[in-house]
Amino acid sequence: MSAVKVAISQDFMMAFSQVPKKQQKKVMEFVTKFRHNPQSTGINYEKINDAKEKAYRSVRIDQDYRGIVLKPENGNVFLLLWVDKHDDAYSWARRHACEINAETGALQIFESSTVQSTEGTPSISIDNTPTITSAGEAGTVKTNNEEPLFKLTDEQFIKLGLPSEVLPLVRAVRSEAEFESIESRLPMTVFEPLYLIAAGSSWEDIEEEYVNTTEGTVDTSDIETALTRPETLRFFHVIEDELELKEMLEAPLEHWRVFLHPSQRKLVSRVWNGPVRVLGGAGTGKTVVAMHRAKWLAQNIPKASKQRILFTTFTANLAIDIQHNLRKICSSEELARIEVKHIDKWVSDYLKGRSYPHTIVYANSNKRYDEIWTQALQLTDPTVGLPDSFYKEEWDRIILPNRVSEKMEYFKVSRKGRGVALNRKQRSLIWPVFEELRTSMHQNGLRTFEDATLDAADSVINTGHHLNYSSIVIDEGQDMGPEALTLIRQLVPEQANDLFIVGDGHQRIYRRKTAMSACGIKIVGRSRKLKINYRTTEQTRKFAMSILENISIDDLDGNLDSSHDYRSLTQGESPNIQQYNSIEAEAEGTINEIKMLKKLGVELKDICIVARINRPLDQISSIIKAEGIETHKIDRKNDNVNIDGIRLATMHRVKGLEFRYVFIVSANDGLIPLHYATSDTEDPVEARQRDLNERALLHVACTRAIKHLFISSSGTVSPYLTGS
Ligand SMILES: Nc1ncnc2c1ncn2[C@@H]1O[C@H](COP(=O)(O)OP(=O)(O)OP(=O)(O)O)[C@@H](O)[C@H]1O
Repeated sequence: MSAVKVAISQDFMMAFSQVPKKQQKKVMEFVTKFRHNPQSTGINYEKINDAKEKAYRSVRIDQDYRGIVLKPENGNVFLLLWVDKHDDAYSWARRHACEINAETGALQIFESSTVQSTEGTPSISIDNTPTITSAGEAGTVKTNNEEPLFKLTDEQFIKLGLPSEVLPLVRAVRSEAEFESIESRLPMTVFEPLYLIAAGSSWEDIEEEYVNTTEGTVDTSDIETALTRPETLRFFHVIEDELELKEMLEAPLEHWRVFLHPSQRKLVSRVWNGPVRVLGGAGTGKTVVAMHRAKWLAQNIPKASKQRILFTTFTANLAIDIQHNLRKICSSEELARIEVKHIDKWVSDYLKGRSYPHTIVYANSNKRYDEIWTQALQLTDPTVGLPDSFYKEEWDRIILPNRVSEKMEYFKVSRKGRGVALNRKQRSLIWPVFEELRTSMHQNGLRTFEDATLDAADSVINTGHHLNYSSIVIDEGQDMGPEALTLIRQLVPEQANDLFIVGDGHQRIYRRKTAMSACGIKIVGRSRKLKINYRTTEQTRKFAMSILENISIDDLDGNLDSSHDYRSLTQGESPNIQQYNSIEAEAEGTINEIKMLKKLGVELKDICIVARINRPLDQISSIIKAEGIETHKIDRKNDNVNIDGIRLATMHRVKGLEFRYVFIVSANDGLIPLHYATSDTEDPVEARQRDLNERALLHVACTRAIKHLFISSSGTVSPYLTGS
């Protein structure tokens, strides 16, 4: 007989988080004792009259609180399901079923009662349209009262794991709003795929993702086996040891640490026979998956090996965040095997270690580099008739990624994707500008980041790939330009588990799209998509998507990605959009909202004020500070996690981060999109690209909000918010 196991449910963790601090200590003591030996004579199991499951028992925590556990008649697995005040705990046990679904094999919990018609379902307000919406998508709910919402057969419902008792209820649903109102009546394992179907996913896609086809007959009494299925592990976790239990109870709402979605788990724990690409809209848990993947890889490196995993991303702040969160899920041995570094830092550290003779420079952040540009632009030939902006774009898009350093190379290089076509003669007239740039940069000991990245790739190849990385995990893959991807390909040999790349083209704010295949990364068939948004409410998600409506987004590998196949499962209020006449009035409005949040007990560090650029952010923050409200600007280097105060950040800085409340301020015409970022090009292709980057920036900023999003402007409202 196998050893006694204790599994804890996600619902238990939620219920535990609601227990007052004083009693939480007692619950913790009980859970520790229970995990140690659920059969101990010190645990007092009480039968519950009319409980939904015969095997439910209540256990005493203290005078007021009771836990609900499932004590099996046979088998050795005990489930910890709920904790609450005595009567509420009993009521929970009388309302909730906990059973293994005969079709899917998932252990599922749902509110079970006699079937009611949807006429009796609670009414919900569907009039939650924000004051201003860009494309009108936010707040809309299908309200067709004639047709059933789902056109599935009984067999299809059953295949998804829908308990037959709720089948009539689901069949009667006519709108998304009605469907949302019966959420608690369905196991989440079924609500979710049906919700995706309501959002437009095809049955085929859902079947592939959610329907279990590999298993034979399910033994509905075998909890131990059910607990090995990914569908169950999303809601139950078998506690391995005391330390893990302690850490779970200390952060009961950080579900991502253990309760992975089956679509996430399937990506994490397996051998992949080469590079993998994981797409997913904002908040779908790409970073979470990447972190668990890194942990899994670290666990699977042979003990004696000195190999390591590189976890890289694009921004410094996100790298800090990832390092911080990895500490929550990895042992110190695992951590020691994972190096977290954003790509710029990796390149500069690597080259420094090899006595690189150049200084790495970035556009607009190095005075000498800017002077060299001014000097080179003196050489433009007026007969070519191209604006200065053309030369900068040509440098970024063609010269740097293709490492063009000779005129002959420039004659030959492909300029596919550029708005202006050039013949050989024109190229010849243009070349002196780039020749001057190349020569002056060299004389001044400067290299662009792009050149330096490719120099690093060369060095890795020339020194025989002695880097000792077994795998590389890449977050924010959409912003890795061709140079970084080319380098990354060289950092690890082509082998199983070599590259794991997560990203989202909707969030590309730095670079232009690059096809991974063009950089030697071949994902052939190893591509997956995450579809459940865990972060934002559905209202915020819809609003953020409306900013990118009707724009084609790529899949990081030269093809198109869909924008319509992801959903949030949490509901909230639609974004609050306000327009003011002056920045002072806008700051005052923001302060009032912040004070209200404070009254509700929201901590300042859970609020972030975001602006497109620093100037309006600084203006508003100085007014806020004058009110005595503490602020803290998120910058490149600091670990911000434990400092108090409202967070302030530009849109670029909040990438990859999240906050309970987000205020996007100065969403004004001229700032969003930023006039000087979009106006200094005459190339229509480039202009479109910049518009897309600007839209993506606003989309990224909106999708940082967990609970609620506020957007305000002073003066004329951004055209992105008025649908123009
Ligand atoms: N399995 C899960 N269970 C509970 N919460 C989860 C799970 N997966 C992700 N989350 C939570 O969802 C939020 C978004 O996750 P994450 O940052 O990994 O998403 P992302 O796809 O990388 O987002 P973005 O692209 O917008 O930066 C986080 O708060 C994370 O903790």
